[in-house]
Amino acid sequence: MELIIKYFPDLTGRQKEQFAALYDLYADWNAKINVVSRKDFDQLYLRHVLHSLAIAKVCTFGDGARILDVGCGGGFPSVPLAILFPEACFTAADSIRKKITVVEGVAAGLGLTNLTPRCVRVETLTERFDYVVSRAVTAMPEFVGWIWNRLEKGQKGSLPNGILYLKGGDLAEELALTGKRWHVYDIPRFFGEEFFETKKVVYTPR
Ligand SMILES: C[S@@+](CC[C@H](N)C(=O)[O-])C[C@H]1O[C@@H](n2cnc3c(N)ncnc32)[C@H](O)[C@@H]1O
Repeated sequence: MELIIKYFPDLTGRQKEQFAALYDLYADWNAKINVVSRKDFDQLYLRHVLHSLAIAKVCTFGDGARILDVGCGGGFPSVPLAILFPEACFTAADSIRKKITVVEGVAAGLGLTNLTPRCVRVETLTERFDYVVSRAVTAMPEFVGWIWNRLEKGQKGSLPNGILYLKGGDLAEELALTGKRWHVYDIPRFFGEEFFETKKVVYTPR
């Protein structure tokens, strides 16, 4: 929790309470339905919450911006981002019902009214979004194919509408196969080397 305050010193009292409440909520839900690996659960704030919030160091989301989290699993990156941007509207989509049950439980426990969990395969969505965020779902060419036509052109945040994806490792070749131009941001720039050494946020505008 101190890590979140260190890198996001302007949190409101409510946001601090919500971030603090995350740990027990995930601990309770994870005991019933395993969505966060038990071996790194004690690193929840570092590996999941702060990692998700790297997206906020690249792009801030404006009031009313519609953001889709593709393959949210237990709610990463959308749950931490929805706490940080209470005026933006998040849809957390996953095709596995039990994962969405956890996101529903955590969102209700936090009083997170700007996040809508949906059990759906994202390829079947028909509405449009201003941004897509995601982590660890599939290879980039396939990912872009799933959601490119769901993105609205325009600008509803500090960067033009587009995709923000959390990636690890060497990705130049994989990104080139998408046929899009990507901006790559090293996460250690924001949070130092610890754990994040090879991790990046990749962004392409619509
Ligand atoms: C490795 S998990 C990552 C979960 C979360 N993003 C995280 O980083 O903790 C990948 C998730 O993507 C979901 N997923 C894969 N393909 C999907 C699709 N076509 N539509 C919706 N969800 C999908 C899976 O059910 C799984 O929960």
